[in-house]
Amino acid sequence: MVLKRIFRGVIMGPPGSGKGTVSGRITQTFGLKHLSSGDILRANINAKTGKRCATNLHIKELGLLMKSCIDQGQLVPDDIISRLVLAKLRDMDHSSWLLDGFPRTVAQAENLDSMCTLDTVINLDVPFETIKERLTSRWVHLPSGRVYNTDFNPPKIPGLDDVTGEPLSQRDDDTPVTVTRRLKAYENQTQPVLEYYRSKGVLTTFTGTETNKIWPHVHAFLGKKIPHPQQVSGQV
Ligand SMILES: Nc1nc2c(ncn2[C@@H]2O[C@H](COP(=O)(O)OP(=O)(O)O)[C@@H](O)[C@H]2O)c(=O)[nH]1
Ligand SMILES: Nc1ncnc2c1ncn2[C@@H]1O[C@H](COP(=O)(O)OP(=O)(O)O)[C@@H](O)[C@H]1O
Repeated sequence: MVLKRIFRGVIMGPPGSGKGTVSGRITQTFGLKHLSSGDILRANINAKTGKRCATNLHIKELGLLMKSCIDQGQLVPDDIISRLVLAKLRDMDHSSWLLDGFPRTVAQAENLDSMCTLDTVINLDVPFETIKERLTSRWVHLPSGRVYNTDFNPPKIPGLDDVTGEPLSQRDDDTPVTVTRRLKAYENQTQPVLEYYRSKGVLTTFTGTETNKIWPHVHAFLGKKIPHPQQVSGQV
């Protein structure tokens, strides 16, 4: 029997740097599970249940709090996002995974450290000017998190998801004003996380303006870290 090796990775980068796009390619190529903190938050906001959650706030109230942070281009409080993400990771204890969008603060990175040891942190270093144009032409399929772009990777049928045929939408926070705020939050709160991981020796940075040029380097890098996709446990 082949002993499966568990792989733990994080992908970082400013909003719009291509984390979701590259994550899709990584998970398809290497068979890892993908967990996006933004997708988790949006799913929670859409959950219209009346249950009470761990923070003792009504889920609807919590949803409104998270939505207001996101719409203002601010980060959701560390304790809320950490509870949500770490709970999901606990359910994936026996799987290899790639975490996208978390951690975004040093406090979150410390919370993540308390539950696992990371194999690698991939940092997508894409200039802010490049990003601004991309986000205003981003279209998403909310239930799956699939991402499109009117220029870069348009859907086969305009306005519809390739897999389900369901309508695509634009995110409320992908407006020029909110994108500027998100980039500021990235500079102030998330860039220190890069230093945190650099000092631990797990950070690798990929610089560029086009995902198709960055991807072969990420692919080659992970190919060395994860020698054979079948040896990685991506399924529960
Ligand atoms: N023009 C262009 N758009 C891209 C490129 N890579 C990704 N995108 C698009 O840019 C937007 C942001 O990418 P996404 O993967 O969602 O970034 P994230 O916010 O870091 O997860 C999406 O609409 C992507 O389809 C690229 O190389 N060129
Ligand atoms: N780890 C996190 N900590 C705090 N807020 C988060 C985190 N992840 C996502 N968010 C919130 O969700 C928003 C959208 O995140 P995400 O979908 O990852 O988009 P992007 O990378 O394109 O900014 C963020 O601007 C922030 O408000």
